[in-house]
Amino acid sequence: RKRKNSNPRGLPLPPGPTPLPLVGNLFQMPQELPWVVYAEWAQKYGDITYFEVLGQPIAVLNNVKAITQVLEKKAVNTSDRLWMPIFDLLKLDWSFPFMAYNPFWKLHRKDFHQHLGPIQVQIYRPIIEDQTLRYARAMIANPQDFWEQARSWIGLTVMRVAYGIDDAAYNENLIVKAQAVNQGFSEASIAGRYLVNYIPWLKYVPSWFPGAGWRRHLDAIGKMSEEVSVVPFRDAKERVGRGDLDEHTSVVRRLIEDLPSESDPSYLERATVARNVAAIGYIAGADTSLSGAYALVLALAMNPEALKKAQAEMDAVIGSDRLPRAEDITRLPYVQAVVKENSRWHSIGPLSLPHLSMSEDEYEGYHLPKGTMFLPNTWAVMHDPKRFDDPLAFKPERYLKDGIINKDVLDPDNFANFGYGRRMCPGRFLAVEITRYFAMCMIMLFDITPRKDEHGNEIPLKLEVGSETICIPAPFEVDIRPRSAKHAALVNH
Ligand code: HEM
Repeated sequence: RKRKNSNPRGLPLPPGPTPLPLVGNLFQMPQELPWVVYAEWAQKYGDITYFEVLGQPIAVLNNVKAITQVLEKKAVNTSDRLWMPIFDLLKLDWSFPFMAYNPFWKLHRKDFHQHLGPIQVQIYRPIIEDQTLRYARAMIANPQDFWEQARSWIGLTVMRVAYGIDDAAYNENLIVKAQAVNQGFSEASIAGRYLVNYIPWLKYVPSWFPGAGWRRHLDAIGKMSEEVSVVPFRDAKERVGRGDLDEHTSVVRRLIEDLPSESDPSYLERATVARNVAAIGYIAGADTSLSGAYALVLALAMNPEALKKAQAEMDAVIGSDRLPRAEDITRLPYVQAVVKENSRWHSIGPLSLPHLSMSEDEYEGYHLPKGTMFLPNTWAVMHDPKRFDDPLAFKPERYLKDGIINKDVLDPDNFANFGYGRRMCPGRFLAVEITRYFAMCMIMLFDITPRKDEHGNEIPLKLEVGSETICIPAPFEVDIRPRSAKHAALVNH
């Protein structure tokens, strides 16, 4: 293998194949906001920071160059995923974000793209608009419920897009289970939380075994995981069989209509893929979109000037006699800039989702062992002071030049927010539709301000997040009021 002898980091390296300098082990890993710590380490280690945790090689990709070289140019090798033993118990085999990079995974991407590609997602605009306006109505009636109502808004939106059912009770039942599965996955990924990830044979411990309470807990989640994938698909097939038409089309309906006849040898595989594709919307799309929506409300409350400018643009382009429509966004550059800046300011997945390599590789002469887990530091890229002046500040103007979107500024929708290479989020077109419409409605219809205490002083607001894979801003309090009686009437019409 060709290796360079140069050592750009100036660190002492052993002779022969050049391993990356080892930074630490499990006990030296940062627990709090690791992406911020990795960004500091990057000053010392350069493009890649390498460490091993219990024998698992991990490489943090610190900048645009390393991410592009490793996850995009070498995507044939670096598009696999790590399957943790606990996923067997959580019955996540249907969930394609965790699937190995193989032909079965490819079938999922193909179906996904066919039904949720950039043109196809426009079919779902009526559902997105309807659910967002229901949310706006709930905000007018009970503005203090904005936090909880937002959770229902996104849950019901993705469930209706996926399954076409406008039955809140039916959808809520599935949403609660899907949330439990998401929670189970989040806990399962915490290093050291479950021994079974390190001693895989523990998964054979029967649930009745003394001390196996953890196993019963995981089995219960595993049962819900099966249910959220199997039940709505089975129900949808029955509805289609009966000729029962949904009010709007749905992803599942179109997937079922595309299936070959049951006697076709490919039927079973195609139906399994269709089932998995329909079911993933909630698991992959709800918390991610919700995180972005919360951050937007917070950013607007913290930046009254930005909100005012965005409202002025909407008043000029749309007026106040009608509600916004999805296609209006193309004529609203400032609102677009607000949405982009929100995705940059708040990284929903600061370390994205890890990719895994399938064979050994190299980066600028450094050895990357087979099975290396790659963590792209999306947060660091989007908060790099060399690229973004005052990176912690919320400044939509950075995305504008001469009144239009400046294409020279790194766009979080193309590089960052939705991941990289062959694993890049296939739900991004739907996510962008949902996020933009939400932003247009919130900006046009509401004033959003910090809450005041009993002395009339504004309670300071701050963006705070934990260390989860999907970062949801910590709860905050704001006042959300319709901008005028006319705006309120538009929503309640
Ligand atoms: C703002 C909302 C969203 C964000 C920020 C987001 C972000 C991401 C990221 C970072 C990845 C990992 C990419 C990688 O490994 O390089 C991903 C994967 C994925 N996302 Fe999204 N996502 C969002 C919404 C959605 C929605 C609405 C859906 C479904 C309708 C969805 C479906 C998926 C799927 C299926 C994968 C796995 C792809 C694969 O492994 O091949 N996402 N998403």
